Amino acid sequence: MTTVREDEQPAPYGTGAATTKPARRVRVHHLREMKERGEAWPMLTAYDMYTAKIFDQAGIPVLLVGDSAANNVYGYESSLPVSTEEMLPLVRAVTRSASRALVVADLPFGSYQASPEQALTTAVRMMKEGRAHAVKLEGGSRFAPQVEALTSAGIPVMGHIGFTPQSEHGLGGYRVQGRGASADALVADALALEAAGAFAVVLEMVPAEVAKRVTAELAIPTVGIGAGPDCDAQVLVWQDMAGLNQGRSPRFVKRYADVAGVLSQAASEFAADVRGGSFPAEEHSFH
Ligand SMILES: Nc1nc(=O)c2c([nH]1)NC[C@@H]1CN(c3ccc(C(=O)N[C@@H](CCC(=O)O)C(=O)O)cc3)CN21
Ligand SMILES: CC(C)C(=O)C(=O)O
Ligand SMILES: [Mg+2]
Repeated sequence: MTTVREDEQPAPYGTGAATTKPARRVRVHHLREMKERGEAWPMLTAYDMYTAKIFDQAGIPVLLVGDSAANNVYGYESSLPVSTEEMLPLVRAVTRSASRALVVADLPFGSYQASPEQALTTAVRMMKEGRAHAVKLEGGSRFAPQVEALTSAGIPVMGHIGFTPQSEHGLGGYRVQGRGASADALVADALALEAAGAFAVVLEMVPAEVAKRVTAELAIPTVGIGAGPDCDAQVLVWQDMAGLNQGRSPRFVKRYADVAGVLSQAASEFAADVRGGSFPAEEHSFH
C-alpha cells in the first residue's frame, strides 16, 4: 500500500501543478507574518469534506467550522441552538479533508461562557475529537480568562467581537457595534484579547473607521466581516459567498457564484430525464 504523506502532497497555492515542494500546514505565526508584510488573507467557513478540499486547494489559508452551521447546515433559525456534539463531526470532516489550511472550530453558545474550566473542556474536545488546530469564541475583555486558560493549555484562540451572533438577544438584534462612544470599548476589548494570548480577532459589523483603528493598534491580525477594507483578513460564510443561500443577505456579503441556481437546474434536468425515460441511458447501464 502506498501512503501519501501530508508533506508530500502538491502545494495548493500557485499553479496547481504537482510539485516536490512540501505543502506545509498553515500555522498561526504565518498569519502574523502576513500582517507584518501587509498581505491580506481570506478565510471561509467550511462544514464538510468537499468544501474543505475545494477551499483548501483554492488557497484559502484558514477554514472556520463556524457555529453558523446552526443555520447553514442544521436549519436552525439562529446560531444559538447548535451543540458541541453537533459541531464535532463537522470539525472532524473538515480537518480530515484540508491538508494545508489551518482549521478553526467555533465554540458554540453555552459551551465556554460559564468558566475558563468549561471553555477548556470544550476546546480540548474540539482539538482531540475534532482535530481542530485552533478554536474561536465570542466576547471581549470579560472572556480574557477563558482565552488565557486555552492559550496556557497550548490551544490557539481566535477572538470575535463587534456583533457577536450568540449575544443577539443581549445586543438587541443584528446591529452594527462600536459606533460613536462605544468605539473605545471595542478597541479595549481587542487589546484585552491580544494580551490574553489570542492569535487573531474577528471584527463583525463594525464601522470601517473603527476596524481600521483596531487593526492599527493590534499586532495580531484582524479578520473582518462587515468591518471595511482595512482589516488584515476577510471572512464570509461560504454559502453566502457562493450563492447557495438564496435568502436576503446581510450588506457585508458579496456573491461570487450562483450555486443555488446551478444545483436547482441540475436537479430539474435529472427529474425531467427520469420522468421522460432518458436517464439512465445505455452508457449508464450494466449487462
Ligand atoms: N449565512 C450566514 N451568514 C452569516 O454571515 C452568518 C450566519 N449565517 N449565521 C451566524 C451569523 C449571523 N450573522 C448575521 C446575520 C444577519 C445579519 C443581518 O441581517 N445584517 C443586516 C442588518 C444590519 C443592521 O441592521 O445594521 C445587514 O443588512 O447587514 C448580520 C449578521 C453573521 N453570521
Ligand atoms: C461569520 C463567522 C465569523 C462565524 O463566526 C461563523 O461562521 O460562525
Ligand atoms: Mg460563529
